[in-house]
Amino acid sequence: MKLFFRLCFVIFVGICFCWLLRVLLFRTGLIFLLKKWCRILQDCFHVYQSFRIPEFNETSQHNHLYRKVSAYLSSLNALEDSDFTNLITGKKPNDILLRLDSNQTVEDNFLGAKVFWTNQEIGSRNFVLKIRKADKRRILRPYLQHIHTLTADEIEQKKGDLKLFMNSKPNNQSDTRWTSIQFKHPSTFDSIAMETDLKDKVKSDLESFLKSKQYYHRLGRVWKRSYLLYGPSGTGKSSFVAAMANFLSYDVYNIDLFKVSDDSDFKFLLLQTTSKSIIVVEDLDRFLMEKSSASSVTALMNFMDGILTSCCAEERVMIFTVNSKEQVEPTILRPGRIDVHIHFPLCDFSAFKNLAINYLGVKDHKLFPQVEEIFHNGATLSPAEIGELMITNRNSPSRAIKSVISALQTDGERRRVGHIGQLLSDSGSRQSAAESVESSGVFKPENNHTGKEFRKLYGLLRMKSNKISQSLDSSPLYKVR
Ligand SMILES: Nc1ncnc2c1ncn2[C@@H]1O[C@H](COP(=O)(O)OP(=O)(O)OP(=O)(O)O)[C@@H](O)[C@H]1O
Ligand SMILES: [Mg+2]
Repeated sequence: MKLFFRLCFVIFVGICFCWLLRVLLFRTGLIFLLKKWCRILQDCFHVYQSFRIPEFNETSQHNHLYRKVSAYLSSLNALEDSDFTNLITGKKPNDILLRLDSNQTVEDNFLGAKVFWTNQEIGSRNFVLKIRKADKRRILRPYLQHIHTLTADEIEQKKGDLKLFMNSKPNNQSDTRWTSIQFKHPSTFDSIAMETDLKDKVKSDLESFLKSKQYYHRLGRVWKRSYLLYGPSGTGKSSFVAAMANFLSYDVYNIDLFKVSDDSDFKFLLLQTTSKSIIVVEDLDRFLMEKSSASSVTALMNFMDGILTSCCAEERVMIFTVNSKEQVEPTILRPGRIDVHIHFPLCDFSAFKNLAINYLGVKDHKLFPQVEEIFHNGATLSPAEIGELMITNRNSPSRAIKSVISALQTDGERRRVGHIGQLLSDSGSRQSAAESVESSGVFKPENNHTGKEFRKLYGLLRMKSNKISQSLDSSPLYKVR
């Protein structure tokens, strides 16, 4: 009997001890330490095989598997339970995602087998998958297939989320030269004040480009299309690029040529761009004036010709913006390098009406005839300037239109002279020397032209520029007018 009580007491003490130990291990978190030691011990008795998944492949292009693994690892519960991890915002404002820290390892289970993932960031970014050799044959393929299936939806969803990539200066530490942010520009073809005809032409040009893979290949050409957007500042060139990206649902790669060090750097950057993307070179004229070298121009032309794009994925749209075509060598703009030229002029009355509908919700107004008269007399402003005035006075359309009228009467007059200058310089390159000399006289301050003379000259210039646009029809030149 005594022995029985003793046994009961020992069992009771044993249970209490186990309970206390459990509480101690769990409350203090020592259990995790214990698990870690167990794993280290187990590791000593297994042979592992490792697989590296680099962010870029050998031709410096994005490795899609890397992106999938990254999305997959973010969804792992084990990551949530790990000692340390990074928290970042997701696609939606309230989304918070988990990301492995540099050199952090996380465990996953698949078909009863344990696998380990490490985020290795030494120079370049890689994921390393560690599997027991004994499990490899059984689980490697199904496991990768499992990751692929689970992340396919996520990747599909990402198609709706466009990205804007910007290049950074060369840096030996990193393999990637592009940093990306979500591209959420609200600009669409509808929000841009431009002739409907012209917009439709651009849209159908883009649509027919999308369907023309076989056609381009049959012709032995790289499947790409290049656009030149030219016109004064604030006329909507950048907004148009955003509208094109939204229309095509393409990512945007904005190349800052000032951050490209040399020819090979340029190639490297371009190789890292993906297909189904828009590559934008803004203010090409400024770059060519300030910093271009023979090699950078050659590299640029190679790219425009498709020599570089042909070695990686195709289906790209290239867009170059310039304020004036004058500063750009005609060889750079020749047909084949630039397929479509689109002119962005300063505002005329029809563009003004477009802006009034978009910004003020006004289709007609008693002040419109007065505005039309001022535009007719040649005064003009950029759509950006007019848009700003409308936004400021959006609560009162009358006040907004009056402020536009007064700006047109003051700044517009100055712009009118500038605009004539622009037209002259645009057409100057194709005019005879005698004509250019004659026209350039307009800008000299001592030339005291009356308003009437300006109007006459402006009318003439409009006619000239129209003729010029017709004469360039061989390379499709879409002009807003
Ligand atoms: N045609 C237009 N229709 C509607 N809004 C316009 C138009 N042009 C300009 N804007 C407005 O003016 C602002 C500036 O336009 P944007 O940056 O596209 O001009 P830009 O031609 O690229 O100028 P820059 O040559 O200085 O880069 C934008 O907020 C845009 O909404
Ligand atoms: Mg711009």
